[in-house]
Amino acid sequence: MSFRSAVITFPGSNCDRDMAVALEQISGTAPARVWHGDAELPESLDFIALPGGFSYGDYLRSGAMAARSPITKAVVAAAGRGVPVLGICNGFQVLTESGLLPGALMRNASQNFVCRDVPLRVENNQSLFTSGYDSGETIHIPVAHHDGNFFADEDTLDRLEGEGRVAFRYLDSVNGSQRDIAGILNDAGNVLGMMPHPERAIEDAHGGSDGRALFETAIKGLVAA
Ligand SMILES: NC(=O)CC[C@H](N)C(=O)O
Repeated sequence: MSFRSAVITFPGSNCDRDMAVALEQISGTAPARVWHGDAELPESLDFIALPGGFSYGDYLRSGAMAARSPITKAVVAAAGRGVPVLGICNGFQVLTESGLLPGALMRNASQNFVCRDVPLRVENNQSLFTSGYDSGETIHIPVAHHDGNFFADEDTLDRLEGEGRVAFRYLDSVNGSQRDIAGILNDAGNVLGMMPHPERAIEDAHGGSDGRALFETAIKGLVAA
């Protein structure tokens, strides 16, 4: 049973290869590599990944220009059809900038780039991406960003919490995010954006493998579907 995924590369992406390795290692099938200037995605995709990095050098605002790339229109349309989309770090920034997820990722409260393993609590283990974890489980995943400070107005935060759309929460104060939000889902549950990098924690050689279950369960769920 083949799993058809795609990793989008923008000028300045730097985690696209790690994402492709994670998807290939865990699904057994290499993802299509798609350039930001392409107007169309490959057909019949099961999964789209927006990787981390510094698309367009984070010019204007992180993710703002990538959100206006030709391929992002196709990603927004695919997400609307229910195709699962995972945005990691800069990918999360592209998701908020393109309107697929609410809120914004602002400069870290410390004004510093933060690069370290962080403990996260799994808040919602009912989604396609998180059902491999226990609810309330603590996992350790690396972060590496300067714009990870999640902001949304109080109504939006209450709605995200009330609808179980906070997927992961920081257990220590990493970047000043409101309510320590590290990752959120869209209302349909097929789009997940998160600042920590699960693709950098899929085998012991990475120093931890807590990110692996995210890919394993998403891939298993999609191949079985
Ligand atoms: N690793 C990343 O994706 C970095 C994301 C982003 N450009 C930032 O530093 O905030």
